[in-house]
Amino acid sequence: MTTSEMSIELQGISKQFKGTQALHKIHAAFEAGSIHGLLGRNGAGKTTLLNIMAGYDLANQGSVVIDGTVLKDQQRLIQQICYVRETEKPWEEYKLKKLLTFFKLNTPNWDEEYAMALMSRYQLNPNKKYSQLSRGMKSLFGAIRGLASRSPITFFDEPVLGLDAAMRQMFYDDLLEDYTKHPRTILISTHLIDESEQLFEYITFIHQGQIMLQGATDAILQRGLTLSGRKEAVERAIQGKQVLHTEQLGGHVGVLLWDVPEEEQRAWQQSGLDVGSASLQKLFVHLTAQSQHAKGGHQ
Ligand SMILES: Nc1ncnc2c1ncn2[C@@H]1O[C@H](COP(=O)(O)OP(=O)(O)OP(=O)(O)O)[C@@H](O)[C@H]1O
Repeated sequence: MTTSEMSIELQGISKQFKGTQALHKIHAAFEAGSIHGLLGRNGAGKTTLLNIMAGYDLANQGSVVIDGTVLKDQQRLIQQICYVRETEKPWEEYKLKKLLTFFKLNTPNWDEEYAMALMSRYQLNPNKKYSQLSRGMKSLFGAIRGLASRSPITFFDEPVLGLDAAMRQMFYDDLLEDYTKHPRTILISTHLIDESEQLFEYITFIHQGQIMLQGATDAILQRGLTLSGRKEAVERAIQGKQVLHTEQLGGHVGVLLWDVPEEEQRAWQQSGLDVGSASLQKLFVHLTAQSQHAKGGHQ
């Protein structure tokens, strides 16, 4: 591990707002030098968690531990974190060039040349005020700050809001290229699960203020599968299995399953049933829906 990579551990983080338990005893670990996805539905607690992890807000209980040191009040550690939020109210009245100068003066690893290259690549006018930017332009400006900061820890909260498909892809490409050259710990919260599946080495699903699932993306994808075929045969096969979702079309049925041993999957294939892989998006949607019905979790 290099000094530009830092691990993060969450030890029993809880946060209450008046009448709302936003986070409930969150335990999670984010490996150093990896890109992590933080996925959750609206109101799941992603922004609240990122605010606490970045030192912008305090938890009511629990600790954020960075490379073995509790974050609280540790200015030295907080400076290692770049937190890119959806929008920044305090920036509204400043021109982008002024903000870039501010970042340069206050960010230890700031790469000025790279920041300027991204400004022209994303066609942002440095003489414009932040308040004059469109939703998508604000996201791009945030992306520039997050990338050019080269901070050992970088959090992006919904970094592609308002970006069209081509611009989103440009951001993902730039992020991957820069991360490959300058490995660091990156955590991204997003709703766009399927298209960022390629980006994340690890995924954390947060649901109703709790961690529902955390692990390597490949390992999570391997736990889900689809099975389809004639109704009677599928129904016989899935007895006792964890079924996340069922779709019926005439005499055929397609199901989404979780945690089926490989030998059973092979036996199903040999008997003529169709076994396929499940997308992260589908798994996410149906795991959260199921967890809503039967609170418990899938860790
Ligand atoms: N300042 C606050 N005061 C009161 N409740 C809050 C505050 N901030 C967040 N909450 C509540 O905490 C819960 C989690 O909100 P949070 O913004 O963290 O979710 P999120 O996963 O980021 O949602 P989204 O994807 O919609 O942005 C929600 O119920 C929200 O209403």
